[in-house]
Amino acid sequence: MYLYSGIYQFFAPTLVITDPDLIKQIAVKDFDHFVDHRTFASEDIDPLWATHLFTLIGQRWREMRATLSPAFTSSKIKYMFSLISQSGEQFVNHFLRKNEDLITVEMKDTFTRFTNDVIANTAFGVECDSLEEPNNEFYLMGKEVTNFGGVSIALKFIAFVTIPKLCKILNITLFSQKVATFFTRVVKSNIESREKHGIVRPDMINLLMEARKSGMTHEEAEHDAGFATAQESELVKSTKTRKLELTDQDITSQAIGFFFAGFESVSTLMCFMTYELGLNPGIQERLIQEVDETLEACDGKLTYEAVSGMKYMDMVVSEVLRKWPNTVAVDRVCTKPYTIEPKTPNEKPVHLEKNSAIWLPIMGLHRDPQYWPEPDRFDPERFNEENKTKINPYTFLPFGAGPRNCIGSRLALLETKTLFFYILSHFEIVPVEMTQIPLQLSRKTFSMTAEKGFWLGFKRRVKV
Ligand code: HEM
Repeated sequence: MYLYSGIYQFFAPTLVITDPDLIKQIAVKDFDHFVDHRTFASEDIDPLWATHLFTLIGQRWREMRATLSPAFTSSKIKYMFSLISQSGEQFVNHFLRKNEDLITVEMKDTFTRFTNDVIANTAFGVECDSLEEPNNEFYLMGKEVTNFGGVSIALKFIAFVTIPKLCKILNITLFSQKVATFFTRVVKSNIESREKHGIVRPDMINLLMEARKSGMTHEEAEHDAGFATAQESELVKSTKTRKLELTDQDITSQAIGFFFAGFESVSTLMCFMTYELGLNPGIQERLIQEVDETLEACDGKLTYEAVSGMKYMDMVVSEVLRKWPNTVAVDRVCTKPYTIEPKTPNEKPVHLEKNSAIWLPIMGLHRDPQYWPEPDRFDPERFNEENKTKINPYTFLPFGAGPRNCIGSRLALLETKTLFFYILSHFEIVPVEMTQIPLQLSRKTFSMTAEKGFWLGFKRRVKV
């Protein structure tokens, strides 16, 4: 029997699918019927929001995804490693300069500054140090783009869904005019100065400019073995004849989209990772040992290959993403009528009309004891070589599923592993007086975060 249930999102009936086989059917096998996310705002209401990859629909999404995918393969992410590593060193140096043995830190604010600097550097070609210059313009604008903590974004999402026509009449956009103008100006001047001076930098603007010049073709993508899924590779091949013209606005919109998708999510992952390491000293000790061995093996200078080869680090990050998937659920919209055929004679078929909404409940699956025994226990061994092979991939979906999965997953993992490598080379993470134990999730914010903040300590390691 298939497992699913129904809920209402305001007036929209929504099918919540909890069955891994059915998730695979919808997200992968019959993806053609479920290509889109629910749209919140059309292009005429908010062009910058409506034209980035997450919100594009149908054929335009296919073409944009095929155009952008080559920029996110392993070989291209490797290209950005030097920029990420530079931000990681900058982060740790900030705390090393403090000359204190134990530094109490609110991790959410701190990691948000780090992810800001990485996205500014890798997506916009702008170098900033938001720990040393807390009020730099880029950070303030980024906060405004992703101000999930405030009610205004949540209210705007609700308004877009329930009263789209009124939003258009009142000219309500998700991104304020100030934010739109700022990012448009940054990208435009960046492109102009690179074209004028022939500047090449290992970042996303460069990759998008290459995609536009067709310097990077879809044929090149075919030869790159690093696709997240075979379906994604197929999608790129099937779209390769339709080359997309990227305008400056497209590039700006994608860059803002990466900011929006990557700034908050990665810092959230880092916060939960700090919390779990602080509360599980045995696991942290083993990770520190791997960090020290890796540092020695690469003669004190971290490389992309070294960080990617850290097996225990990978197990720890995977377990954080399982226990605390920051995207609690993802949606799909039925784009062509579809029937879920019964698995057994006692079941009835389910007919889905065009535009029916579907939810894939990631958090529910990740905490389901039938797939993850003792789901509230933090145990990276679930992802060791032996156990990993037994995991049903449709019960572990931190980055979604199928061709519409997260395009930035490799970048997110690389950022996290690199930063924790640098932190643990110098510090141990410890609970402090203000650490909330057990952690309670906030009910006030749109994104998943701790009720009382993520207060933990960086304790300087005594090296023998
Ligand atoms: C820990 C960090 C991250 C998590 C947990 C995460 C999670 C997700 C999830 C669950 C989705 C929806 C997938 C689906 O519908 O099946 C998604 C989509 C997306 N993510 Fe991420 N993400 C992260 C980091 C990033 C970063 C760093 C970037 C960009 C640089 C990024 C860019 C995107 C984009 C553009 C999409 C839309 C893809 C499409 O519709 O084709 N994400 N992400």
